[in-house]
Parts: sequence; C-alpha cells; structure tokens
Amino acid sequence: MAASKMVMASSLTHFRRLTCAATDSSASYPARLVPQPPDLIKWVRRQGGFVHHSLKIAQDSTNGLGLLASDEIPKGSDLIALPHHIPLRFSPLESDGIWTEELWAMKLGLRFLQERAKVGSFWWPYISNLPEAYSVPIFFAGEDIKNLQYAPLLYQVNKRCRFLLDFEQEVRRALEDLKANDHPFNGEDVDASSLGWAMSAVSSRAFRVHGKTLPDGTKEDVPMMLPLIDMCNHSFEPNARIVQEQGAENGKMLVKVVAETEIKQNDPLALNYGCLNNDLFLLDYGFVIPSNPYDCIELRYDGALLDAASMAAGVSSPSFSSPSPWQQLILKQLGLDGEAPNLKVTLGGPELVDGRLLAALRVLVANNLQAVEKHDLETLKSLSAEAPLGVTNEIAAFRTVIALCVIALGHFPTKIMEDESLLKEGVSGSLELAVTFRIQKKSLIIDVIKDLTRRVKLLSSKETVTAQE
Ligand SMILES: C[S@@+](CC[C@H](N)C(=O)[O-])C[C@H]1O[C@@H](n2cnc3c(N)ncnc32)[C@H](O)[C@@H]1O
Repeated sequence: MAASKMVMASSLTHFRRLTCAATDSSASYPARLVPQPPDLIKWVRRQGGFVHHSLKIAQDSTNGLGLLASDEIPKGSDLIALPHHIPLRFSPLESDGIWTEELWAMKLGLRFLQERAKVGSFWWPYISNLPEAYSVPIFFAGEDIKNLQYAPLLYQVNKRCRFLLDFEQEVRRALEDLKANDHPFNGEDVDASSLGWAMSAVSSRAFRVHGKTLPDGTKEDVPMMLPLIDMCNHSFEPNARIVQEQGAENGKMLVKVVAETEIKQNDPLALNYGCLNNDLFLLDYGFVIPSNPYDCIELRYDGALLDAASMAAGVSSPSFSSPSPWQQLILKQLGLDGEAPNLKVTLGGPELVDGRLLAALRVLVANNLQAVEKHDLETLKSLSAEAPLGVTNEIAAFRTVIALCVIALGHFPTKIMEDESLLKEGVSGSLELAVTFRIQKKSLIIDVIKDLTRRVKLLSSKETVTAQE
C-alpha cells in the first residue's frame, strides 16, 4: 500500500468536529448524539407504530445497545410495526439520477445530515438516539488501517476515505454561495468527518426494503432507515425477521418485525444482516465475527503465481501461465481469460475453493482434452464432484491450492501467536478490531489448508488402493 494513500486514510481522523467526541473504546457502548435522548419506543408508539409490550432497549452484551425481551414472546408474534411515515428515505428531489449505486449510503447520509441540522426535525427523537461515533475503519488512525494487513480491505478503506475527502470539496463548492435561507444544512459546516459519520450511520443501520415493481417483474430495493428496528443486533441465527405489509387502512407500506422463533425472557432480538464476509462487516458495521462461515480471502487469478504455487507443491509440468488453446478456451468460459476477465477468486466461505479457480486448476493440470470434455463446467467447478478428472489430477489441483494458501499466509507480516499476545497486552478499540480481523483471515487460510490436506490424504489412500488392485 502506497504511503501517500495511508496518509490519506489516516487524515479522516483529524476531521472530528461534527462527529462530536472520539469513540471511547473503554465505554461499554457508544455514546449517543445527545446524553439523554428521548424514549424511542414511546416516540414510535406516539407516531402510530406498534412495539410489543415485552420489548425494551438495553445494553446487549458487547454489541452496544439492542432490543431485549423482558418476558417470553411466542413465535410468530408481531414485535414492531412502523407506519409509512416513520422510515427515513431519500426525498424525491435527491433522486436525480446522477448518483451511482455505490453512492446510495452517501445519498441517504446527506438526508440524515439535513435532518440532524434541522431545528425541530420530525426525526430528531430517532437521530438523537444514534451513536455519536462509529468503529468502522475509515475512522481508524493510519497505523491501525495498516494493521489490518489485508490488501483488499485496505483498498476499500482508502477508497472510501478518498471518496469522503473529494466529496467534502464538492459539497463545500455547492454550498459556497448559498444564502442562509437556502442552506440545506442550516448553515452548519459539512466536512469529511460529518460525511463519514452520516455514511457510517447509514451503512451500519439502513435496510433494503422492497419498493416499486420494476418492468422486469422484480422489486426495486430501496435503502431506508427504520427507526427502532435498527436497534436490533446481528446474528446468523436470528430470532426475528423483517416483513413488509400493505396497511389495512390506507394501503401504504408497513414495515414489521416478527418473531421467527419463540423468544425467551432476557433474550436479545436479533436480525440477520446478511451472509457477509468480515470485510463487509468491518467496513460497513464496524465489527468482526469470529469463525464467520461466510468469511473468505480474495486472491487475484494469476498464471505466474499459480506456476510458483504448483512448483512449490511439487506438481509436475503445470501450464498455468501458458495454457494450450483448448485450456484457454475453457478459461475464457470461466471468465478468467479473454476480454475484461474477472480475475477475483476467493478461498474459504461455504464454497471453500472458488468454483472458477477449482475448475481452472483441474483443467490446467489435465493434459487431455477428451477427459475434460466429458464434464460440464458446473461439475468442474464443484468441490463436491469427486475427482472428475481422476485422483491424480485432483491431488495436484488441491496441492496447488494448499501452496497458494501458504503463499497468502506468508504475506501477513505477523503470526497469529504474535497477534494474540498483542491483544492480551490490552490495545485501543480500533487496533483490537484490526488485529481480530487479521487473526480471522489467517485462521481461515489455515482451515482451508487443513480441509484440503485431509482431502488429499483421503484421495492418496484411494490412489494407493487403485494402484495395488
Ligand atoms: C443496526 S445497529 C444495532 C444497534 C446498535 N447496537 C446500537 O447500539 O445502536 C448495528 C450496530 O450494532 C453493533 N452490532 C450489531 N450486531 C453485532 C454483533 N453481532 N457483534 C458486534 N456488534 C454488533 C455494531 O456496532 C453495528 O454497527
């Protein structure tokens, strides 16, 4: 990572004016925008919304504030219902088509800043209950960003920081000559820090709700803020889910949360934010999930790297960097060659080895087109398809992936044991997150190595039996 980019990334931490105080990592949950915000549950009820009488807002272990059941709640119960006017969405004026999909968080964020600055905003009881600071890496010091030790995430963090710094200039230019009455933020200065606060509030709390039906019959996804519902923390085993209903009286959309399972007394309400890897959890939500089954590492498909890996693995005469024409054709079909190839492949997660990478390895290790032609691409991409091109081919492909893993592990400057000792010393909140993140990436690589080694052993024993017969 270029030093200049690191400086750029760290510079956001110098713009904290509108985010109020810096996060106190020793606090059990992030402070709210105002010290004693209005009661959010009462506000939702006053606005005609429904909140189950056994729900309360309370500290949720280490996850900040959350919604807790003060009593047992039966499965299927309605927990929260928000009428159409409570969610915070873009105003039509802002839907001007200039914005790309990547900017949706900023688009909704600007709306947030507008409401935050407006005296007497309808949403103030909601906004004042939001955390005043976020633990997402755009607010890490430059050193802690480096401490993530993982290039794809460093790239994303720097991209966001650059975007915010550029966007700050754009907003400043747009506001420069406005009269006080026309100022959308009530005359308040909008800088990279306040934009970062708004973007993080949105990325960590917005939900995508179905909107209009599109011409192709699919539903448009509309990101919006769902007050109170966004007090639910995440779990891959949620006990609640969001449903959308047409209101009986006015036909307008109603967003509800219903109990997916029976909820015991003192259990926190949990929604599933999505089957995401730790890069996205950290980047958007500011936390890392240990042993996340959806976590993966990203690699770039590269013939020369694969040659090095296969040589290290003792695989004979690989042709990764100089595939024969028939192999090249298959690589094109896999999107790994040709015009505008998609060279991003992953290891880990539910698939264990990216299907496209596995198919490429099987095909490139094979020396005979006839054997490959017997199988369709889906079979070649599948890890559960047992050695489609033969046991020797499969062992060579797996050994190459194992060597790739060893190379990837070697790119981390520290070992897991060193990381663990660092955590035991007691470190800042952001360093703890960065070190936990990299420990998880390394553990994941080790798990892939273990899994594939087990498969190689099993295949080798089959190979021996076949040779003896
Ligand atoms: C939608 S908000 C939930 C309410 C939030 N806990 C609060 O105090 O306002 C999402 C944020 O909650 C925290 N969070 C949610 N689920 C979590 C989990 N499983 N582990 C750690 N933090 C979690 C993260 O800070 C995340 O950005």
